[in-house]
Amino acid sequence: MASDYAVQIEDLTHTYFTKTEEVTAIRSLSLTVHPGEFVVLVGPSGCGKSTILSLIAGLIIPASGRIQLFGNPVNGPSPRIAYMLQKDGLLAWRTVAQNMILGLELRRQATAAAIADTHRLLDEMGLSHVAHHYPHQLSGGMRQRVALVRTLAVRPDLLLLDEPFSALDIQNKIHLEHLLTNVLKEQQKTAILVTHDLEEAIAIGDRVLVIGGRPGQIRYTLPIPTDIRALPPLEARAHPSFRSLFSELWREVNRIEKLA
Ligand SMILES: Nc1ncnc2c1ncn2[C@@H]1O[C@H](COP(=O)(O)OP(=O)(O)OP(=O)(O)O)[C@@H](O)[C@H]1O
Repeated sequence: MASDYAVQIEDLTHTYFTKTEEVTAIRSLSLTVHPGEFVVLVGPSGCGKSTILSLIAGLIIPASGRIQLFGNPVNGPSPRIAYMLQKDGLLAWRTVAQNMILGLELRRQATAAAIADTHRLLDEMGLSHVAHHYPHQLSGGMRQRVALVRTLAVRPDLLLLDEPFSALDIQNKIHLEHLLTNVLKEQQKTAILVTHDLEEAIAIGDRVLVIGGRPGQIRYTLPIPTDIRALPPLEARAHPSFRSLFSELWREVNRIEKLA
C-alpha cells in the first residue's frame, strides 16, 4: 500500500523485562517521517533513543502501538533498512573491499554491478587507494567511512544511524557528516540519526526531536530553517542563526533532563 510516510509510529510503548525489573523505555510515542527527510533524535542518556531505532529496525517487538515502514507494518528486520553504529564492526580478516560488500553478500545481492557501485562510493569517500588494506591499517575516520560505504552499499531506503560519528575528532566528524549528507541528498534517502552532539544535530538534520523523561517521549521539536539545511555541515555551523538554535536546543535538553 502506498504511504505518504517513510516511517509512521503510532502510540508506541516498549517495556524491557529483566530477571529483576521491568523498564518501560518509551511510552505513547507517535512520530512520522517523510521520505527524504533527515530526523535527529537527541536527549539525555537512557531516555529511549536507541530503543526507538531498534523498534523501527524490527529488532525488538513493541509492547503496544504500531510502526509502519513505507506503508507496511514492521514485523521484523526489513531489507529496506540499514543500521550504522558507533562501532564500525569491520571484520579484521577482510580487506576494505571485502568488508564493504559484506551486507550485499549476506543479502545475496553481491552482483558485479552492485560491487562496482560500492567501489564508486569508496571513491567518493576518497578511499579507493585503501581498497586492499585491512582495517588495522586504517585510521578511525577511514574505518568509519568504510562502515558508511558498507551501510549504503545495500541501497537502503531508510538509514538508522546510532551515534556513528561520536568517537571521531571534530575534523573527521565534519568530513563524514559532509559525505553522509551529500549521499543522502543525491540519493534522496530517509535517515534517522541519534546523537548527543547538539551542533551535529542542527548542522545535518532537517528536524531535531528532543526525547526525554522516563519513560521517554518526544518533548520538543526544533525544525531547522531551510537556509541552514541547504548548507554543508561546516558552513551551517557558521550561519548567523546557528548559535541561537544551539542555545534553544541546549536549553530544552537541559530542561527535559530534569524530567528524568
Ligand atoms: N536490553 C535491555 N534490557 C533491559 N533494559 C534495557 C535494555 N536496553 C535498554 N534498556 C533500558 O531502556 C532505557 C532506554 O535505553 P536506550 O538505550 O534506548 O536509551 P538511550 O537514550 O539510547 O541511551 P544512551 O543515550 O545512553 O545511548 C534505559 O533505562 C535502559 O537501561
